[in-house]
Amino acid sequence: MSTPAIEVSELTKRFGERTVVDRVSLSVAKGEIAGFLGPNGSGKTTTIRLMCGLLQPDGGSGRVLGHDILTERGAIKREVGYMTQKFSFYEDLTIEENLSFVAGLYQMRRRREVVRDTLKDLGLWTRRGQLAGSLSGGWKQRLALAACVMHKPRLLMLDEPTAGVDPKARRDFWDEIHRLAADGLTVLVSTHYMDEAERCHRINYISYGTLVAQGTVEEVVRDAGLTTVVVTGEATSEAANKLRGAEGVDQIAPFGNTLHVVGRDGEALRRTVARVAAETGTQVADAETSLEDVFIQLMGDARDNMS
Ligand SMILES: Nc1ncnc2c1ncn2[C@@H]1O[C@H](COP(=O)(O)OP(=O)(O)OP(=O)(O)O)[C@@H](O)[C@H]1O
Repeated sequence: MSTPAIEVSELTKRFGERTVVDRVSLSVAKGEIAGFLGPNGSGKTTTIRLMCGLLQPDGGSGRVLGHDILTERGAIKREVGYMTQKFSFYEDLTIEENLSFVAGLYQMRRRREVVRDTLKDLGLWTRRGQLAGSLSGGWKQRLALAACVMHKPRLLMLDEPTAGVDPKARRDFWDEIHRLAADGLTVLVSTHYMDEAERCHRINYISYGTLVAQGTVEEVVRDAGLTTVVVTGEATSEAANKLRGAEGVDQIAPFGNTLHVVGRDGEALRRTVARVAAETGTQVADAETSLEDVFIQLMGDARDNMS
């Protein structure tokens, strides 16, 4: 097996008294699209910045693209493309002018050619004369992506690249990510969207600075060990009232006219739901546990640990 693109161990970062990243270990294979998930403020951006060589960790070690994250941060920065949550452009410059400006900043050679190739690769060629300020959210995202792949990085770190972008533009963006990964680029991407998590080869879930789940979507769902049933019928809201807080019931979520009921103790959950169904004249059927169910459970567990 080849060396992983990212291999970090026990990464720790403190801001003042607070430990924001707490002994996070992570491995990402070359060419993999790794998802990075977790609630707001859980430490995703900080972990990404530690791995990009932008922040010095207080503890831990590791290699990114074969370079030591403690002593070779310059080399890492040169070979990584980092798309921040709040990327910015000159709104009164065109797409092409913005990319030329970035190429200039990095003192790239053969600047005109590089910009032209990037415009073509990222599907921006026909819009190259358009002012960046007049682009829709999806095209702005694409321009940001173009700016961070122009120097041909071997690893892309994308921090919530599609926040606030419509579903079609998100899908196009992800098609682009898969195309880049198929060409050998490794991608680490943070997101709050479940459909995007499902498009990653593997996911890593971080909560309050600690990595709490890792693996393929199937592995993460299986490892969570949750049981899920669906309640249908006329009286689902009455059933929901009776189920809330009852033995074995950890989550209840209405989906249209049905209720999604999830619990860790499968036997207790089924017993409770069967009783409530009999009382309310509703029907119960087994259902697949979704990634969203697992994440809601993990968030709840983390809150319990904090209190
Ligand atoms: N430079 C800093 N100084 C002090 N605290 C910071 C600093 N940067 C981040 N934090 C805090 O560290 C915690 C983790 O922040 P981080 O941005 O890494 O989380 P995140 O998972 O990326 O969140 P989100 O999903 O909202 O982007 C937050 O509570 C944040 O306020």
